[in-house]
Amino acid sequence: MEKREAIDTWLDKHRSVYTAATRHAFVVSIRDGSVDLSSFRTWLGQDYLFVREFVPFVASVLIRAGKESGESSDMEVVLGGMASLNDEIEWFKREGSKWDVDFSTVVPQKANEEYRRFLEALMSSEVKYSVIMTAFWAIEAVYQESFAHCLEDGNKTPVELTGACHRWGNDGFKQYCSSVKNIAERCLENASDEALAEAEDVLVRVLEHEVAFWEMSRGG
Ligand SMILES: Cc1ncc(CNC=O)c(N)n1
Repeated sequence: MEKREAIDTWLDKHRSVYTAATRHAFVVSIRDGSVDLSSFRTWLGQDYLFVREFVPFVASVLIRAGKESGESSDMEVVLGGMASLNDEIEWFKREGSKWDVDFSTVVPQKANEEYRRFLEALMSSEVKYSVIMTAFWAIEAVYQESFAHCLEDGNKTPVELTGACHRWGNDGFKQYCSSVKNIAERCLENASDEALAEAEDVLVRVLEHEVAFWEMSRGG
């Protein structure tokens, strides 16, 4: 039997938390058009703060990719992700004024703070490259899976929210996520048992942080 890819094996093993992260009630409420605007506005403000903290994390991934991967394409894949974050921050600002969310008054809620501390811990040079790339993929993939779901056949996503869904649900972001997954899988192919255990643990913790992040939006 050919060796199954580590990440897909872990997603099967941790199916319930993966589903909780990628089919959260908040996301399903966008897809079925029942989302209330206060939840969306709360999510928008919190995610703007998250993305601003995500930038230094991606910068650290970029440095590691440049240093550690023989394949120069790793650095280029991560650089592509960094470039899209630049557009993303501009998108958040436009979306914020569209929904009248004043980001300067938004305070990071607990789940956001905890996620930021988790990202900071992953920026340490002690963390193995295979573990970093697994976390990086999981963070991006949860949004890709979640928002692509809101654009799939049968959706009743409100037209004024399709911009947000398309930001992460589009095919280009899907391609980018699979490029990152390929990097992570390549690193995990010959990783030590210790690295595999650390990568699996980090994958689950990303999923748990994503669930907590969606939960925040229901705080209203
Ligand atoms: C909480 C969270 N997780 C993942 C993403 C997607 N990455 C960058 O945009 C995001 N924006 N927010």
